[in-house]
Amino acid sequence: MQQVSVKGYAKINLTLDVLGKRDDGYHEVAMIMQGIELHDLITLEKRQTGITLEINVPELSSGPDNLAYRAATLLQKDFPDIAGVHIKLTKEIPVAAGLAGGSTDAAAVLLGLNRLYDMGLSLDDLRTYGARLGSDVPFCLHPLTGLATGRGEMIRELPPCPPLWLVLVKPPFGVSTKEVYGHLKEVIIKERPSLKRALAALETGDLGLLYQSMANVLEYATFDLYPELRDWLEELRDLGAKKAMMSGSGPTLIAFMENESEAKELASCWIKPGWQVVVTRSLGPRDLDRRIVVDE
Ligand SMILES: C[C@@](CO)(OP(=O)(O)O)[C@H](O)COP(=O)(O)OP(=O)(O)OC[C@H]1O[C@@H](n2ccc(N)nc2=O)[C@H](O)[C@@H]1O
Ligand SMILES: Nc1ncnc2c1ncn2[C@@H]1O[C@H](COP(=O)(O)OP(=O)(O)O)[C@@H](O)[C@H]1O
Repeated sequence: MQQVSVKGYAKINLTLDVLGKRDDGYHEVAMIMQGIELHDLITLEKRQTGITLEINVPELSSGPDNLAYRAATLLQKDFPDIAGVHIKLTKEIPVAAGLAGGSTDAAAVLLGLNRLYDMGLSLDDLRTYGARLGSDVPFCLHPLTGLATGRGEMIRELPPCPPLWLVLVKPPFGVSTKEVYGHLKEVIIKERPSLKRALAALETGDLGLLYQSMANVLEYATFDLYPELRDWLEELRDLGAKKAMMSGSGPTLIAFMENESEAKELASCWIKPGWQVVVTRSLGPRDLDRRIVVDE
């Protein structure tokens, strides 16, 4: 085998609660995460030596600081069999958007190298490596409905959420996750997600109850930094979103829609220069079966 291609799926947070600040500087979180069909494509090609990275977007570094590159460096240190690799990264996921774009690229490289070099690492082994690269990487390795705790790296798989059709709208700026977490202490959190009710909703497949229990406390910090986001969220509600909220640390806003055609309809109304607008859906187990493609 000379080459593998892996889909690096984006994620959204159905609930996101921050429980406190930890001694290591991170925040203790509890969040229900969900992978979505929007993905980057990562192709790995065996080479005699070294790591090289080629990306289709100029604003991202293709050097050792890129998370895809860092994932390859991490495995290469422990597994000398990985002589060299060329990584081709085709980005579709908006950058610095709260959609785990970098984390999922890292996860895809871990999955791809494991397959390319027949390393036999389990999901748990890969999660241990992933956690060293970023809090969201362990989830991105297996992005089906899951509860993330700790700093986000401890994952418990949950009953799959009912199929969701979504419109993602990202304004023409990114936000820094570190800045958003840092700003939390400056704001008052008025409403938190109800994890208990969200878990019950997943058990019974009750979408109405799920929507009622969903919330993201990071909205208080990000909206304080970028107040226009509140108005845009309201606009999504006015345009017919059944539920609208921010993904992760933002600034991407998610409109949860009744079906694909309503999602497309809303997306066609969102005409704002410089925005990225994506219609997508939640992932199910069958999507993961087709995630890695081997080219002999
Ligand atoms: C907010 C979330 C929600 O899924 O996602 P994004 O918005 O980034 O997609 C995650 O918690 C982001 O995870 P990730 O992007 O992997 O963060 P990391 O690289 O581990 O950390 C970046 C920085 O965010 C802060 N951080 C991150 C996670 C956490 N539980 N507490 C924190 O305080 C720390 O300041 C850290 O230095
Ligand atoms: N492969 C990558 N894709 C996107 N961003 C990356 C990547 N590698 C490193 N980064 C850095 O990570 C930062 C956060 O980007 P991203 O992971 O897309 O957002 P988020 O943390 O909000 O989900 C970017 O500003 C960029 O500097």
